[in-house]
Amino acid sequence: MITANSKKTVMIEAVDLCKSYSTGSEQFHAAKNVNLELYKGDFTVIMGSSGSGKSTLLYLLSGLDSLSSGKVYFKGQQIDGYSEKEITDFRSNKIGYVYQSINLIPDFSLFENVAFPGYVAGRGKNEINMRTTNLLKMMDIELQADRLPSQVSGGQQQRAAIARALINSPEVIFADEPTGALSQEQGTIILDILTEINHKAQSIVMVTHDIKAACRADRLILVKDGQIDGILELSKYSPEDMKARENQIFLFMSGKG
Ligand SMILES: Nc1ncnc2c1ncn2[C@@H]1O[C@H](COP(=O)(O)OP(=O)(O)OP(=O)(O)O)[C@@H](O)[C@H]1O
Repeated sequence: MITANSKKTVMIEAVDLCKSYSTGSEQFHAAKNVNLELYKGDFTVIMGSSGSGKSTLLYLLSGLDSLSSGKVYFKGQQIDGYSEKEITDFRSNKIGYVYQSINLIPDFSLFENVAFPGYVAGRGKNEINMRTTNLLKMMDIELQADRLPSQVSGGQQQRAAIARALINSPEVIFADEPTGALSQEQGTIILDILTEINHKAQSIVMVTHDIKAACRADRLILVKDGQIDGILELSKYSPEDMKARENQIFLFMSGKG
């Protein structure tokens, strides 16, 4: 189950990444000198206890938040120095984001929600319609295409959010607790979708605190007090391995105390 990284292509590199907040007279360090490489095609999972800095790290690696110091490279290009326009282009074309809170536009139908970032990225109407239709089919929500988010289940909303994240064929999907607000059944459907697109070469970086969700990883990064506490390399997920993976992750985390 253990694999080597020697043949993998680095997609994102963090160098001495720091993020601090002023809390009164003190500085709180949510990310402390993080050095990390993320690889193309991986399903990377970031785990750690509440407040350990998982979301902070995700936001810094995806260019959604500013660093206090350090550098982030995306395919060798330093993104923390990007201008406003460059970072907007980067967010719109290179990455897709899926949130625990789903964040669909309430007055837009599922179709319009999925299509919208296509317009922001400057694609043509026909291409956007074709992409949106295909993604809604892939997510098995084409029958709900004309409904508002409030008229479908949480799991269907999250499937629309994944479709929206995929509309501009991003190089990497960042997902922050994407199953956190869903029932176990709906959560499993979302994890199955993420696993399926990862097996088709989509790079994914997902934050979770749930070991079952973490089993989908082929690389698990454990965060503690804003630092990397350990990295576990796994094989690609297959359902038959579930129990063995759960044990392996449990042992890895217990070993970290
Ligand atoms: N704007 C802020 N100001 C001050 N401290 C903050 C701010 N945002 C986050 N923090 C602190 O940084 C630390 C890391 O937060 P972060 O949200 O990254 O943790 P997390 O591991 O994702 O937590 P959870 O699992 O509970 O979502 C926490 O202690 C949090 O309180």
